[in-house]
Amino acid sequence: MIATFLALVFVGCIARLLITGRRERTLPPGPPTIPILGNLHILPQVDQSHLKFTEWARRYGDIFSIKIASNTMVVLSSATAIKEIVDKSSWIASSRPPKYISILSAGGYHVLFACDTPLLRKIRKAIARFLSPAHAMRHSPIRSAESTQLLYELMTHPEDFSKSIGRYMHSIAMLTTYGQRVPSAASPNAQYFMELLHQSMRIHVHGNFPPIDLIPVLKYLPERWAPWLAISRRSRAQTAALHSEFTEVAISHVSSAKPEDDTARQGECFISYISKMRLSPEEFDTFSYSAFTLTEAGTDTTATYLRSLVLILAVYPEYQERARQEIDDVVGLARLPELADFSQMPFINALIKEVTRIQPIFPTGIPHYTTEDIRYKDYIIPKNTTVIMNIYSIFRNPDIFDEPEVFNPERYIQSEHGTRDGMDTDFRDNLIFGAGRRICAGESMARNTIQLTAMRLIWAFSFSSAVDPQTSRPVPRDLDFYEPGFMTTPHPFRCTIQVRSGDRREVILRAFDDAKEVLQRYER
Ligand code: HEM
Repeated sequence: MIATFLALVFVGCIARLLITGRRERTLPPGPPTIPILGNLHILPQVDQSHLKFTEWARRYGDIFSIKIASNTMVVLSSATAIKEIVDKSSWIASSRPPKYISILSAGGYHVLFACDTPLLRKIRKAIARFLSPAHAMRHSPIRSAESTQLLYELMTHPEDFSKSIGRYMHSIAMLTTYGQRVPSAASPNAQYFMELLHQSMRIHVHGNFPPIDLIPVLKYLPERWAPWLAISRRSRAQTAALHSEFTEVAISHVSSAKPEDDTARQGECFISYISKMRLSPEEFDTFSYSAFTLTEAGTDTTATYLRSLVLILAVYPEYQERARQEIDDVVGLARLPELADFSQMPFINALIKEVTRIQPIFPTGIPHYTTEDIRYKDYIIPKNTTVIMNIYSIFRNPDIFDEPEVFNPERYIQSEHGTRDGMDTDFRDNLIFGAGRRICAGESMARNTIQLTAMRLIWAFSFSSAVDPQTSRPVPRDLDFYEPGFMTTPHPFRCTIQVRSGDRREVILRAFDDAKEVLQRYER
């Protein structure tokens, strides 16, 4: 009797193991699976996933599925699939894949990677209101002042342009969240922040650490055998300490601000904003911790975009020249471009869009996770499925874009979304900012910053390939000069940056001088 029972249990276990990894019939198609692993053995490294997913999209269609043991991933490669699944079922497609390591390193409250919970929803709502287009406009004066320091640095130390762009974006993100600026990239806190930011990205991005969520027993390893656990715990402590330091300063500014300072400081930073909400001390701590992750989200993204823009301007002198003509006609020589000028710059607008199309910052977006079953066409995307938006594949689809491998801003002059005739359906301008409820909260701020900075850079400088001191020839660069990854970043590159004329130099010096009064208000 016992022997029969044990035999049945054994057979049951084997049968279960054999169906583990098998694709359910109601799922979208995908690459053939093998027992137990599913597609795990052919899953690409994270830095290659946009390429492999694009190849699979061409073979299996705009929606395909991948099995990772018993887990399911669905990859969307069309604007329509994203709209129908992530936008329309937003309330059940807006969590993130649960990751033990995220909880260990950020208590589950890294806004970008946190699972959907009632408290997270409250935090995101506060962030979304704070960064709404109207609110984001309140940061215009300080953003404009910060950009004059960027121009000044590029004029005086052009070889450090990448560092200057990094400082500029970090300063804007710090001002937005903590009301404090970062006057120098060499400041110890700025350097420490960058270290923590890169550590945080390593921790949260899938594939860098062993698959603890797939093999939960790995959680219980002693730290000496599992350095990833130690790194994650340390990251949490380091982040909390730096965050407390920033918050203390922000709070002291808020409490010492006089009513007449309102437009200068009070109400401008996120910490100040949430200090006016009626939050319990515990809630305040969690909300304010999200300020740190907000600073992370705002720092590297826009900086990466601006570095791409510089690379592309240097690679394509003909487009640079056309953008210059446009800006010179509208702005002239006597002043810097302002955000209000942007509506008269169709070509620069097209250039900005084409830079994001050719090298989208997050080529496979940031994964979403379903909390209920979703029906789409004849498929069922089950609860607890990871949903990937393969933006790269959409932007490189020859059915949608003419010669998608070619950098050509002109396509956005010919049609609003740069797509072939009749292919505009369901396209929107902000696909690179994600979809549904988790769509980028900083979109408006990022757009304003990119538009203002792009106009000012093109107005002020000429960008060209660096000259090799050995051969005295320009160093050739092309659009493949990128580090593939979760975030697409140009490899560090040299570039020749020269101010376009003496008149422009004078305007920059005067603007930076005028901005100092605003900038100094935010220095501690
Ligand atoms: C070019 C610049 C930027 C790009 C391409 C970008 C892109 C993204 C993407 C793809 C997401 C995930 C959306 C999704 O899950 O569907 C995201 C989320 C987010 N972004 Fe951005 N972002 C940029 C700039 C910024 C800035 C400047 C800020 C803040 C100051 C910011 C704050 C956030 C936040 C808080 C989230 C989390 C939203 C959530 O999970 O609920 N981003 N961003």
